[in-house]
Amino acid sequence: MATRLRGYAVCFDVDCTVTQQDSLDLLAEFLGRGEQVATITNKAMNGEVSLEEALKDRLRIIDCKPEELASFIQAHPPSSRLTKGIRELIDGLQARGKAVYLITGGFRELTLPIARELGIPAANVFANRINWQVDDETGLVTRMVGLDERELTSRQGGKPAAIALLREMYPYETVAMVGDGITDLEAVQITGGADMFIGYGGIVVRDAVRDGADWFVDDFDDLTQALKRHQVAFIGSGAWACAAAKLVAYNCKLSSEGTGEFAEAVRMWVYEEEVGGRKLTDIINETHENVKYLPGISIGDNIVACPDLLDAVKDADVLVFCTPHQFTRDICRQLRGKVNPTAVAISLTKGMRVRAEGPQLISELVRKNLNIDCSVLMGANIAKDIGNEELSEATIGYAVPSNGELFKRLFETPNFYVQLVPDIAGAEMAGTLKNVVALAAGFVDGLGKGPNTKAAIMRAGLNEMRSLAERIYPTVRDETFFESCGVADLIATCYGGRNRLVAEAYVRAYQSGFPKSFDILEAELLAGQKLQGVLTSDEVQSILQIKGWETEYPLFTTVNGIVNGLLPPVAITTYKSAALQSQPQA
Ligand SMILES: NC(=O)C1=CN([C@@H]2O[C@H](COP(=O)(O)OP(=O)(O)OC[C@H]3O[C@@H](n4cnc5c(N)ncnc54)[C@H](O)[C@@H]3O)[C@@H](O)[C@H]2O)C=CC1
Ligand SMILES: O=C(CO)COP(=O)(O)O
Repeated sequence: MATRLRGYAVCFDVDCTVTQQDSLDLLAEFLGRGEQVATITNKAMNGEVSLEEALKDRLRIIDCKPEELASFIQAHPPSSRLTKGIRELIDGLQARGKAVYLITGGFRELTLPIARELGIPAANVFANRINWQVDDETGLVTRMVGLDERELTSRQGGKPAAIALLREMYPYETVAMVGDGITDLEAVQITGGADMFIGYGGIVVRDAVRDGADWFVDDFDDLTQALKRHQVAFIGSGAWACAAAKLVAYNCKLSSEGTGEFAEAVRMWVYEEEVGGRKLTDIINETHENVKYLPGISIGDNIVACPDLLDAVKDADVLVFCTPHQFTRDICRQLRGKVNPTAVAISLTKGMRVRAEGPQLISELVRKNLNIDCSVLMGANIAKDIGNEELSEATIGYAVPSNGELFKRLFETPNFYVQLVPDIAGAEMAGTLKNVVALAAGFVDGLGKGPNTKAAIMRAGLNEMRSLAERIYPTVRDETFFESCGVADLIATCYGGRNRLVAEAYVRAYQSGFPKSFDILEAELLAGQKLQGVLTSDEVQSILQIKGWETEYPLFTTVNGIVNGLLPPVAITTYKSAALQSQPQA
């Protein structure tokens, strides 16, 4: 677990950040030379004299012996010197596997006891070293004679230099610096340093530090609060919702025992119904199995099924949407104004909504209605296979990188690999449009055609998917179609999905002389599960009609002609010319 979170490091200044006082000032006071030293310290922290000069001057005034230093540490034990809330904050960070460093212009001799008190290894401390004079005859250390000027922290720009060195040694993706002084702020102002600066004003507030900080706090409890365990809520309980909930349940359980990032219990909203005379929620809570939609698979004893939508999302700050797409709008309406405003969401739903002004992807629907960020997870994800823990992959499309990372940690398991792409629309359009191509593949299977025809249909389908996605959303990236959400999902669905299955049955019924509608076949074959491709085909066709693009997407247009009874299933084998016939007559 720790290695998975290796991407984050948090570096703390020590004096007046981790400790209530500046160590050298306190030492000087202990030795009766406090005032002289404090004046120089303040000048340095305000940027009025250089750090190098201030350090040398202060040491010259302090001029102490090793035994005086030892008595000082005894008189001021580290536990008595910590700032309010720092211990809880550092504990919380370390519990989540984040690396914690102390980077200080102070001295190693005074900093190591503080590090020890906080459980920070000595190797994670960057501090200055005192040069000691050694008695030639006794070999004993007698007094200090200045500082080791080779230490990075002994000079201006030392903190960003130390962070740059850290980054050379470890591949941290994000490094944050926390501190109260100008030299701490410098950590983000110099290339190669930290990515983020959190100013701390609990002891001293410096205007320049407060103004330059990405985030300014005067109480570390605010930061600890931000590290609170995420409470995850699942909205949906069909086949894929349950298989995906099993992944989430696994990670939440693991995390609650380890990093503490996610709370163990995951509430899942279940559209309540009776199964065998009992409430489905009761069955799930008792057996940990959704006997109707994903039978035979245990989804985890930390999934709590709730029949009440608002109850399910109460207190949640991570929302996972996974219902058939036709229900999402109504769900979002019920949730409007009711979810935590700082929550983040992810949609696993494949589908879109069509309005007069154009299509609206499900992630957009969530984002607009709830005013929160919404990523997507799409991929070659046949629910039952994932429930059975077969190796599978998925693609997370994100807009906010840290949210993409968070969802990767929430979903990835040893047999469910997740890739991140900064392309929500590309991933979601791919996941949505492949359901239409899967119908075409099912028609080909129903007609008994061989692999050449099926491959031709899938290739043409992939091209139309990519072209339409890029035309409607110009930010969509070509590369996204090579991820799990693109070509891999297309393959999985065209061979193993429900859209394919029902489309094949449609052709067989049609050819037998006893045709059946898609609604009837859905009810007969899917036991309550929902087909998305037929609705999506109509939605896509509305867009093509509004734009006048029908003949430019002949495969989509032919599929729509077949599902609406305007064309016979065999038309799929001549889709280029058939598309022209399914056009409404002028
Ligand atoms: N099943 C699969 O293998 C995969 C499905 N998906 C996508 O995931 C989404 C959800 O599909 P599944 O979880 O498989 O569901 P499903 O098709 O297995 O089940 C239908 C669900 O809809 C619920 N439902 C019925 N009427 C409702 C209503 N009026 N309001 C709200 N919910 C209602 C049912 O209780 C049930 O939970 C779909 O967009 C699908 O395309 C994505 C990847 C794989
Ligand atoms: O999206 C899916 C696989 O990734 C499931 O597709 P079906 O809805 O056709 O079963």
